[in-house]
Amino acid sequence: MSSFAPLRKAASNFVRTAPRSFVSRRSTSSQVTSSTRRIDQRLIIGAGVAISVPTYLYLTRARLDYQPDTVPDKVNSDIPDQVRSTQGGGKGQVAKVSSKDVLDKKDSDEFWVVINGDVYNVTEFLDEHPGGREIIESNRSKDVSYIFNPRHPSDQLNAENLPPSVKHLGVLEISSEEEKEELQLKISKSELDEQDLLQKRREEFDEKGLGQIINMRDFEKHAEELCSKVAWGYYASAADDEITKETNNTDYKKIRFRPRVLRPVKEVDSSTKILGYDSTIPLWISPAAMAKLGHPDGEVNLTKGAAATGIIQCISSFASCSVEEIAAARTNNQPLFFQLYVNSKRHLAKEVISKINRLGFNAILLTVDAPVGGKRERDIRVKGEFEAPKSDAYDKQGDTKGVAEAIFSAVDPDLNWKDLKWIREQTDLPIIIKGVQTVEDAVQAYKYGADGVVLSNHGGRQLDTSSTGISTLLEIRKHAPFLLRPEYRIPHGPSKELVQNPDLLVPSLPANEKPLERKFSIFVDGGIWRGTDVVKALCLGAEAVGVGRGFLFAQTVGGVDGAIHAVKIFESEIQLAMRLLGANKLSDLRPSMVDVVEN
Ligand SMILES: Cc1cc2nc3c(=O)[nH]c(=O)nc-3n(C[C@H](O)[C@H](O)[C@H](O)COP(=O)(O)O)c2cc1C
Repeated sequence: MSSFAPLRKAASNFVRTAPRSFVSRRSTSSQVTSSTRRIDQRLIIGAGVAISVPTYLYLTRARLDYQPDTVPDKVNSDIPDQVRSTQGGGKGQVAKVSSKDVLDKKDSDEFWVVINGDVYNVTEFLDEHPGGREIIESNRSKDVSYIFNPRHPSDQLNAENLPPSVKHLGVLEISSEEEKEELQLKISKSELDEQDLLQKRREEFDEKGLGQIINMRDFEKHAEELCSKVAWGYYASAADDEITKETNNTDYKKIRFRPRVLRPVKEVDSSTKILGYDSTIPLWISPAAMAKLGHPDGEVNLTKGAAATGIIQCISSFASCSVEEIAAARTNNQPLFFQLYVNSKRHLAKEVISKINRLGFNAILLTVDAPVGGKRERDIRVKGEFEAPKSDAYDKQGDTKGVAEAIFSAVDPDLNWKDLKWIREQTDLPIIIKGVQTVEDAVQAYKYGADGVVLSNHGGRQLDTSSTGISTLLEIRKHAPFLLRPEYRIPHGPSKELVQNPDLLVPSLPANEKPLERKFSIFVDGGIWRGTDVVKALCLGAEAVGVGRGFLFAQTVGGVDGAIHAVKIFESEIQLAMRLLGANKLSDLRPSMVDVVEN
């Protein structure tokens, strides 16, 4: 059944007005009621902003189909002062701003833009815009909803989230067809063609639905076909020659199972606790920015998918949905982790952490492998005027930069181990250091009081040819096994004890091994595409693993249903691997069940 099937009927309402590629992609959560025009805008997502491509077509298919419900007879071209100072998207006392006024500003000192039917003066915001001032300058006096919506939380323009430097002037009132057309962004022919193609592929995909996806690589394949080049460039890219990205997965192939046979395996349980929170499988959704580039509902798809399947999602500091939207979408007691980048301006970092505390997040993953952004060439090649989402975690000065540069420009490149103390003072939540790539830094994390580490290289997006999460786990096993839980400190491969007593599945706990003084969790991410990868990491001592791209692709292809389908795939593969290995529960998994093949 198509994941979008229930939405088809609703979507058909938009066929005439929505851009072609996303017509059938109605949000699973949206109501087709009062906010029809806004929903229409939300469908416009994922395509690149190839405005600089020479062959222009005016986009006439309803990018601007959001005229206010009641259009007054008279155009108010004189915007009163009190309206100019109005902040936020609240429409209680709505002022009208004529399209003529917006267009006239093109030749003035002021920079005005239209977003989803509202007019904003962004003159004072230009230098604060995280994606740089250029993108605003080059689209002044235009309706920029098409660029804005896929890259910003949908509550970004609410009064409480609007930066003081952005002035909400009122609701756009279009005076004539000519002015309406003049406000529209020019979209390149190649982009419109891409939208047509995506629409066609979407319809073909929906014919068969999610049933055609039987493993996580199927999601990857279909996501590439169903999302724009810009989205794909951002999601798939990795640093330099993408060697680490590739090795992230191939390193799992060097680990071979040592299955035990003739064990009763009818019953199998893949559930666990991660940092004390229940999870149906030992796997979380790794934090990944910009989920809305792939699907209009973005990270919220994953929140709902995680709730429906009982797994944990970690939210990126650069998520395209706001933490408030995500917190509002969570079910009662649904655990959520937050991934933190620390802003060089500590007062901003402090605000973010206190919001995370206030919203009831359950753990913080402090990402440390990205003091600066890696060189991601696929992304650079296709991005056009791509910009980073607004986030409290950073505020950037300067001109338009690449995605990585824009995103990382406010991450403190001087953050160091001593700063952990400061972060600890801001929160009682567990702090997990994400992006540890050596045994030395794993030891350091323990020494400096972290509650655990994610052995990760950021999906190969940072330092190319750096080691993989799973190989760092092997390093820890060799050089600092005391960091592992005692039962995982034994060597992998055949165990002397089991050879002597083959009736046993699991070796006994070594008598002289003591747990660490305080709990320290080791997680791994990068290149996990199969249940077998998960089981291998657990056999070697990881408590759980993270999956980044897999879930971005799943929500791109199928929204909430895609996320649920992905968890089901992992669950069945993990349980199958456990059964074939002779293990009924995760705590049965041991280093003796795998061996590592050198070369
Ligand atoms: C498109 C994309 C965006 C990402 N954004 C973030 C981020 O904002 N913060 C972070 O700590 N890691 C981020 N990551 C890294 C993931 O959290 C995770 O470490 C990585 O994706 C795991 O590798 P995998 O994609 O092979 O599963 C991102 C990864 C991707 C692919």
